[in-house]
Amino acid sequence: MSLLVKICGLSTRETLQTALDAGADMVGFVFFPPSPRHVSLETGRELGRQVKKRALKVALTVDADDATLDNIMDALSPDIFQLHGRESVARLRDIKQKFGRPVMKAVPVATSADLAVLPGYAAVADRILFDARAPKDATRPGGLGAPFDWHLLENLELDLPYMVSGGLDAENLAEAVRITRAGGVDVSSGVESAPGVKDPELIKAFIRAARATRELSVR
Ligand SMILES: O=C(O)c1ccccc1N[C@@H]1O[C@H](COP(=O)(O)O)[C@@H](O)[C@H]1O
Repeated sequence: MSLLVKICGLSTRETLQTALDAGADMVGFVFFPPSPRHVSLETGRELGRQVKKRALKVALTVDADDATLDNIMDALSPDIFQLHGRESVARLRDIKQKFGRPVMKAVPVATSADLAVLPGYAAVADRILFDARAPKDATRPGGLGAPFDWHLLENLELDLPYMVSGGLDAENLAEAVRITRAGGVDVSSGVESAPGVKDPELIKAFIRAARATRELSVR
């Protein structure tokens, strides 16, 4: 199976087009005002139209309320919600029921104790995204360009698709996939020249490197 590639935090037509043309499977739009990648509903609507079913549209939210999700549904009509806050299992169930979209729950990882939440989330989520746990004083819970210890997932047994993120780039993604056996990779900072500024060449290099992991695993 080919590795799923998600390019997150796209906010311009040009870089979205680069990600689509380079073959991204998922394109992520951040609806979280403190983030340097935040997009307004109008921008989300415009970028969403540009996707034209060439990739799955992912709406990244952080502890968003129903009204916010309603607005995102109307503007972007996402294929999947990425829930990157402290959403409970009950809230996941509620969102799936109210909005009729699959959910990918981000699980912050710093130690093995962080994996204790998995059975609860796995019963409801459609996909898990393992991301580095942000420091307590961080202004956002992700998108910080920091990796976690991938060996924490080495013996993971999860009957659910999962992706890995946090500080990935074209150089280290193969190692992250080899250790975690993740079915997908998600990147934001690693394809940027500055926070929130996507670099087309880095996007292409990341997707090229992700496609090459398939060849590695066949050997
Ligand atoms: O990108 C953001 O600004 C962001 C804000 C709030 C929550 C998550 C965010 N991004 C996600 O974080 C991970 C790791 O990103 P990075 O590659 O280390 O920068 C990724 O899943 C992004 O989707």
